[in-house]
Amino acid sequence: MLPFARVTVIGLGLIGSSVTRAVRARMPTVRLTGYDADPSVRDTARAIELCDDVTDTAGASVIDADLVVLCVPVGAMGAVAAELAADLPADAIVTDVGSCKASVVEALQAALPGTTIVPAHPVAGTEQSGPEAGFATLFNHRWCILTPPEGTDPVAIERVASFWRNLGAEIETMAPEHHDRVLAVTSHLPHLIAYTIVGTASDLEEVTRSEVIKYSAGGFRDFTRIAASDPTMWRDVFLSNREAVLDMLQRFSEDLSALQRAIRWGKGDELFELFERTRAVRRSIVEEGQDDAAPDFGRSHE
Ligand SMILES: NC(=O)C1=CN([C@@H]2O[C@H](COP(=O)(O)OP(=O)(O)OC[C@H]3O[C@@H](n4cnc5c(N)ncnc54)[C@H](O)[C@@H]3O)[C@@H](O)[C@H]2O)C=CC1
Ligand SMILES: O=C(O)C(=O)Cc1ccc(O)cc1
Repeated sequence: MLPFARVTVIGLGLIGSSVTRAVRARMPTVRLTGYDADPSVRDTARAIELCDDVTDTAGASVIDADLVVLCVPVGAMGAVAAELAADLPADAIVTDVGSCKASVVEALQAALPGTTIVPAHPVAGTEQSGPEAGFATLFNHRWCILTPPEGTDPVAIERVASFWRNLGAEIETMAPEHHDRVLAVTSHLPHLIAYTIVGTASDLEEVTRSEVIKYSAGGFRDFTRIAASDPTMWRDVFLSNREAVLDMLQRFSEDLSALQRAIRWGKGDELFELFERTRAVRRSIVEEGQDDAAPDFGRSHE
């Protein structure tokens, strides 16, 4: 028995189009409707047949939906929820895929009072964006973290969990604030560091851009992949998860200063001790099968 028969996906970029492709592949009888604010994305979605139907308004896309999956940048969640509120069936469940949760839960509850909301974060993605970047296997064996507000109907939570399990994901549940602190250090800070280091390298005056490209070693190349991630999406993540990111950044800056001091004063033992500790972290990730050597921060266990 499928958890939902009529699913609407709003925002048909990397994640939204991966959801529609995965639904098609794994739950072919589900009726899929899509909407995107960008007319050129709607045209592409129709041309490549991402959904059974692509509507020209958010409201029209949800009229007979059982489940609405919001796949827009986190800063747009509240506005899009308000746009569709009047047309949402009373018994429809709303979920989202946003990379941070506390601000999204607050925005969705304010825009959709009385609606059952089961927020989700599939911890899976790439640096690509747009409707052609998605793929049906994106969520296979990846974690999907649910952050339902207190008092959410357990049956609704289980239906949304079952939806994501059907798409290949494994489910974890946690409070939105805890999610935001965990992801601040495992995903948001690494992106911030990548944006910074690639920016620093491209600003250097004595090193040309062609030298940066020509001599980029593996580590720097991995950073350039992450730093190619969507600017709108990541601007929204940092503004929405402000407190947790600033907190982790403070800790990171202190640790970086300690390393700076160790290098300045030739404290090789301090450097060695840290590098030994970090090597052990990497080894335990590999041992647990959480990495298959592909450069993807967001991987779950394979
Ligand atoms: N990119 C990634 O690796 C991951 C992203 N996420 C989350 O997924 C969400 C979507 O990200 P992506 O698919 O990567 O971005 P994307 O840029 O590929 O797609 C977003 C789509 O939303 C549309 N959109 C923006 N505002 C809208 C509005 N008000 N109404 C309707 N459509 C609107 C855009 O036109 C675009 O087509 C974000 O909340 C992000 O935090 C979650 C996991 C991984
Ligand atoms: O491309 C990568 O390495 C990622 O880290 C993908 C990613 C980006 C944002 C998320 O919320 C989850 C996963």
